[in-house]
Amino acid sequence: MSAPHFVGLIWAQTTAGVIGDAGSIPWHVPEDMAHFKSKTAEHPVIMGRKTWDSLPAKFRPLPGRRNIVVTRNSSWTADGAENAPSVADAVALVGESPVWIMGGGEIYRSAMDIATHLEVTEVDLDVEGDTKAPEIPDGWVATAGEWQSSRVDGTRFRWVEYGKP
Ligand SMILES: Nc1nc(N)c2c(n1)CN(C(=O)COc1ccccc1N1CCC(C(=O)O)CC1)C2
Repeated sequence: MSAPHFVGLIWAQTTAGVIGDAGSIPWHVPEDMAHFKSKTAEHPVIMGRKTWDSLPAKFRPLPGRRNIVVTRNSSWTADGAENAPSVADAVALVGESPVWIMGGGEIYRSAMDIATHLEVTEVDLDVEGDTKAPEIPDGWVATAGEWQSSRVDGTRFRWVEYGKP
């Protein structure tokens, strides 16, 4: 199997870089969930065990996608999910491209070196959180979309895509 040449990290963050608090996402922007779903649809998703646990049970596994959960607990199992001991092992399980890495914080940091694409939703909110987006190293080039307003409560958000030239 060839290694996937498109390894995308996908996350939503506040402008200050908060991605989560106490195991969940402290906002509700349905347009972002739709964005996440459309970007990842039909492709394998890799996530950490805490992110798996953070998904409401009715959404586990994420439908229509191969779900690979990174956990050091080799006896961990869940219906509809495969497990791997590291991000590298999870990516090695996947021969195709793209593969989407969907968190959480620790997983993003360990995947940054092999990522080829960052798909970031910036939500214009100033909320506290215990989990932060990974630092984006030098060399990545951002392309920011226009600010949009959520139909739910007007919260502003935008897509920011990062590539490596
Ligand atoms: N930009 C970006 N990156 C990320 N990594 C993520 C997002 N946004 C949004 N996320 C979540 O809210 C995590 O998921 C959920 C959490 C609570 C309720 C439903 C969900 N699900 C949303 C996706 C649905 C699907 O895709 O089928 C299944 C239900 C992860």
